[in-house]
Amino acid sequence: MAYKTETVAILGLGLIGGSLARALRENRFSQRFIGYGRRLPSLEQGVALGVIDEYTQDLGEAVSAADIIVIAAPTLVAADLLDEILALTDGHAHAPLVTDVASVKGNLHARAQRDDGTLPPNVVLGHPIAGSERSGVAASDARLFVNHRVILTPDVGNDPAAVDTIAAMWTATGADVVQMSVKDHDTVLAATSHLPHALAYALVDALAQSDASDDIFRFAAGGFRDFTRIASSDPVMWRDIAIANRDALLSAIDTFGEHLAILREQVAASDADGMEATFTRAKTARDEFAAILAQRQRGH
Ligand SMILES: NC(=O)c1ccc[n+]([C@@H]2O[C@H](COP(=O)([O-])OP(=O)(O)OC[C@H]3O[C@@H](n4cnc5c(N)ncnc54)[C@H](O)[C@@H]3O)[C@@H](O)[C@H]2O)c1
Ligand SMILES: O=C(O)C(=O)C[C@]1(C(=O)O)C=C[C@@H](O)C=C1
Repeated sequence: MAYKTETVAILGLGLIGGSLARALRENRFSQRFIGYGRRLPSLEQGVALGVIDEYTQDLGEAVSAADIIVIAAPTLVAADLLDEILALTDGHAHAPLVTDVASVKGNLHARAQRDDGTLPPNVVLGHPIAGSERSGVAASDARLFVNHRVILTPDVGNDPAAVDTIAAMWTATGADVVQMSVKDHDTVLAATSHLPHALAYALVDALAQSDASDDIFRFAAGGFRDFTRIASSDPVMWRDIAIANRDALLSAIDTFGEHLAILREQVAASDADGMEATFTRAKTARDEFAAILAQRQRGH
């Protein structure tokens, strides 16, 4: 089978960039993978693991060698890299396609926008809704995106052929590609991903700082483990997400705070009916979500 594209450059070779390179290699989407990054050991490890074929620490070199550039660094760094790429490629007739995997789209969209409000034809922003609390190229996995959603946020100015190619790239990994506006993406992800991470970090931090923290961690079991797994995620990644999606995250935290205040009142008043109603509504919604998730994992 012919390759769809020749060379993909991954800028920031960690869990997501490494997993994408592995998946695209396995599925013969591209045949050559170049890593670009700050940390030499990650790049060397990427070559040793067969995730990338070569690496460079010269951004211009990575950009000029690639058909597709995937920015896979933490969210705020990703925006700076996008600026640098645009400066290198602006006005080029054969500029490579540029995409990203960052968890927030608004800040990257703002950086990519031209004075007339349009996006450059070749810059198609995206976000795979798959990952884990682990980071680094050693944790990368070719099957990470199988049966997971990838959200693309194409906008006015984008070349439809570029959008199709980036969609085909993700489809090759086994993902299910959907499109959304940047605003909707950032609002939805604030609620479904950024808020849960903020809560998990806040809960573990609060308990770790309490006087009884030794006992708390000694006797905590499955419930605590399930609720807090994501507090083991990379602090820099989540710092960047909280800064980049500040307003939507604040709004999600406030809405949650209102619901927590109601539950607090129900607990304080031993309001059995109120608590049962809250917990029943939540259980019904969570059970429905679990069923949808199971269906998606079976590839439906
Ligand atoms: N981890 C997840 O679950 C997940 C899921 C979807 C999207 N994302 C997004 O994907 C991106 C990467 O996350 P990850 O989990 O792969 O993180 P990671 O820490 O595993 O990888 C990030 C890589 O970027 C590199 N990097 C940092 N600063 C850099 C710079 N200035 N220039 C070049 N490279 C630099 C790091 O050295 C590292 O190799 C983030 O934007 C994150 O928000 C993460
Ligand atoms: O499964 C996890 O550990 C994740 O945190 C993955 C997760 C999520 O919140 O679902 C985290 C950040 C991303 O931008 C997308 C996916």
